[in-house]
Amino acid sequence: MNEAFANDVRGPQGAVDIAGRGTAYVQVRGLVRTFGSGATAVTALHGIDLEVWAGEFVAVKGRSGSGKTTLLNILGGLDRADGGTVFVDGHEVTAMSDADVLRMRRERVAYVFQGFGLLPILTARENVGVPLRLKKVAPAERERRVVEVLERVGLGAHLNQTPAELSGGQQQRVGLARALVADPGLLLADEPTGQLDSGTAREIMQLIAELVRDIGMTAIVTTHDPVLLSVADRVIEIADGRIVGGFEEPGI
Ligand SMILES: Nc1ncnc2c1ncn2[C@@H]1O[C@H](COP(=O)(O)OP(=O)(O)OP(=O)(O)O)[C@@H](O)[C@H]1O
Repeated sequence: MNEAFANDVRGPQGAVDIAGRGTAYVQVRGLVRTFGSGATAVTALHGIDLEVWAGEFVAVKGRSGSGKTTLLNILGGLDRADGGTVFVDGHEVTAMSDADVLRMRRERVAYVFQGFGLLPILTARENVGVPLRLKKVAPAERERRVVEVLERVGLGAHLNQTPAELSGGQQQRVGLARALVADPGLLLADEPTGQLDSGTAREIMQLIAELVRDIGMTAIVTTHDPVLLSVADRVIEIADGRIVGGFEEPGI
């Protein structure tokens, strides 16, 4: 076990072989999240059960307000559940201290945001270097990995440009490079193509799929766009905080 997680409560349902079908990298049981209280309370998640297998690329679809972002935020430790359990790579996120959640976010989960989330005053290489700075990776090694991953997403010629000097698609490639540079086990992307035109959106989604498969990580991506769903191994549908389709993976 990673020593950063030595204090985790590891429950019986951690990263386990489930009926010989492989390892569940993400396992969710009875997940509930309610915002507010009393008459104005909104229950965004009503008891979600979900397994995502190691190496699987899952797309989550659902109408606006169905609970996609809330689910992703809890999986990635950006928000806390009100009930139920979430295990990521065998570690119970729902039982972690805030400090352990922060460490998990730095060490094994990467986020890609719809609005790219880049720091405007930093160049592409500086933006991508941020997660490695947080992990205190030595400068020479950091530079090597930053350049390698930016080349991998097709931005080898744009290392020193700031976000304002890049197109939307290029900015999302930087966002993707920043997500991948620290070698996460789990990629979470919330509407990563929501601000892109349809051609660029398709390119970015295909790039995500290609990278996820090459690297062998697990990915959960939300999207409204039916065309983009075809690149995923499995599509899960959420409606009113409940999973209504996509429980089983198609013939893997
Ligand atoms: N911080 C919050 N405070 C109050 N209600 C919230 C909060 N975050 C989400 N909600 C509510 O929870 C429900 C689910 O929202 P969520 O953002 O998860 O949906 P979504 O499927 O991601 O929508 P979209 O596709 O528009 O991003 C909605 O009814 C929303 O209004």
